[in-house]
Amino acid sequence: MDKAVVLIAEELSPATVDALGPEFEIRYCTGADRASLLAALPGADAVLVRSATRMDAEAIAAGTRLKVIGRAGVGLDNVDVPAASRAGVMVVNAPTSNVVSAAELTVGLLLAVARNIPQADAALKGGQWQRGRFTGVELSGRTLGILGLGRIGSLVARRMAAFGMRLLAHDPYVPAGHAERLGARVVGLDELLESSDFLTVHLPRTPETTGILGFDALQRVKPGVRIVNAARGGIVDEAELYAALKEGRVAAAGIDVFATEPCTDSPLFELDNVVVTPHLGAGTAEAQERAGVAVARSVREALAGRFVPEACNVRLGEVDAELDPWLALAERLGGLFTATAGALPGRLRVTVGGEIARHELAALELATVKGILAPVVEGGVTYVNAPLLAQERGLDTELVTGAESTAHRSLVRIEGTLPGGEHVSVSGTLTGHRGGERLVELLGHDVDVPLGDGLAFFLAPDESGLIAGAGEALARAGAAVESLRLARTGGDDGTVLVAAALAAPLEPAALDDAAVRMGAVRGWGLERRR
Ligand SMILES: NC(=O)c1ccc[n+]([C@@H]2O[C@H](COP(=O)([O-])OP(=O)(O)OC[C@H]3O[C@@H](n4cnc5c(N)ncnc54)[C@H](O)[C@@H]3O)[C@@H](O)[C@H]2O)c1
Ligand SMILES: O=C(O)CC[C@@H](O)C(=O)O
Repeated sequence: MDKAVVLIAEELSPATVDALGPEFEIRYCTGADRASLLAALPGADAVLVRSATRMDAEAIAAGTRLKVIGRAGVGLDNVDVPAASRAGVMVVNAPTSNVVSAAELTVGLLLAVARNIPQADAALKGGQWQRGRFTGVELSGRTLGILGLGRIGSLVARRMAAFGMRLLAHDPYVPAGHAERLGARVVGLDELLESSDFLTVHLPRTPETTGILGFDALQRVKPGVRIVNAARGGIVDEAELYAALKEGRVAAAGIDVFATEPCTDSPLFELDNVVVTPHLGAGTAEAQERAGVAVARSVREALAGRFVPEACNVRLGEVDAELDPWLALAERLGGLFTATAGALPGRLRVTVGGEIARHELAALELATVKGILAPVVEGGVTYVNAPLLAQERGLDTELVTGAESTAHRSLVRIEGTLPGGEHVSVSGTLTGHRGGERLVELLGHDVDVPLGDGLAFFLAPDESGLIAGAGEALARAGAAVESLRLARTGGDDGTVLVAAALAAPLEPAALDDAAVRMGAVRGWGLERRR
């Protein structure tokens, strides 16, 4: 079998490839070069990017077999997440991988704009010993205004408190008490602008924050303020900042991020009181290793078809690891439901009983839907597009928890009524230390068989000699029979269920042949074939 292809579109830590392991074919392209990216995407099952690769709708459409986009870092502004969701492509990032590095770079820029360190360095290396020219200001006792008190803003607050700065914060979306615990006073934007000696930006770039430090805000700042932006370009309007620096209203600026990147030419570069870095917030060995390893792990999980709790476009929150094998069971039972029903019910009920019912089970419900739709939907069903596909097909799901499970420690039951009125149900559990998947009920018949790939089922009139006849019919149809079970109890239509565990799945024609030979009214396999 061909290996899945992981396309690395930007420079990542070597630990990324190590964490992916040998099961993947690794290819490389230059994500910032559109032609190179678009040419490489059609062969890729996963693509790993940083911030320089634009994974927009066009790029996502070019990735015809793409299943996951891994963003080795925080920001998703270069990934069209809604387009990825529509295409069933999972988006994973590493939201905490580089926050310490970004906070530390911010501290560096605050010190640089306070003490003119890069300018003094350049002058001295140019042969000039000029001490008076680079006189700076102390941080201690001055007021730092933090715009955005999320992960990085909070880390910056802690670090700058240690420098003896007074902290103000503006962030209407953090819980009450958060700022106080960091030693910061929450203020409105106006007060932040008017009272801060230093302003540091830690906002996401959104329609609301783009240009938030523009003409109006820069008119209201405390004269002589020093501004640092290591968040996203465009939050501080570069043209307005240039004007304010020229006028002296802003004394200095430290800028790591630009509205258009890469940025190698900007009026800001002409100014002595500006310190710039080329988007280096995450530029440390530690951050890159953390980001690379985190996305590599998520990509491995996603390509194995498993649920990835960190996925940005699967909103299910934390999923307990104990639930993982139950997700796989639910998906398989979903596939068997479809194979048995041959149609989709309008409304599906997923009942979970016993010990696992104490978990948050939204992921299990989704796994069931994924399993139900996978055999009938072209183009792949993922945790990402399953809700949308279900909605398009009018499949409504109801999750019922807390049902008693007397015979098994835990039980998953899927049932629904088909448009023709037939009620279909399938139930399964996990048994033993290894959590073997077992089917314990099908169409109301009590069975107990392992949920192996080679399962075949037949509904046949309850006649003597059925088991021998079924064995012979299957052998004649070319099946290697490992075991046969008759399920008499539970069904109410006078038929019995024959469950056959076969060494390998039977082709549909062979299944039909076996059904005819044993006089069954129908026969079907575990998975419906396309
Ligand atoms: N320079 C780099 O290399 C680098 C590295 C990592 C992150 N970043 C960027 O840093 C920024 C912050 O990252 P984070 O991980 O701390 O994000 P975060 O989501 O943890 O924090 C952002 C904060 O901004 C607040 N916010 C949103 N809109 C606001 C508004 N209109 N007014 C006031 N507050 C508002 C939110 O409530 C949140 O608390 C992001 O833009 C991220 O992309 C840059
Ligand atoms: O270094 C990068 O690629 C981007 C770093 C940072 O801005 C992020 O969004 O994670």
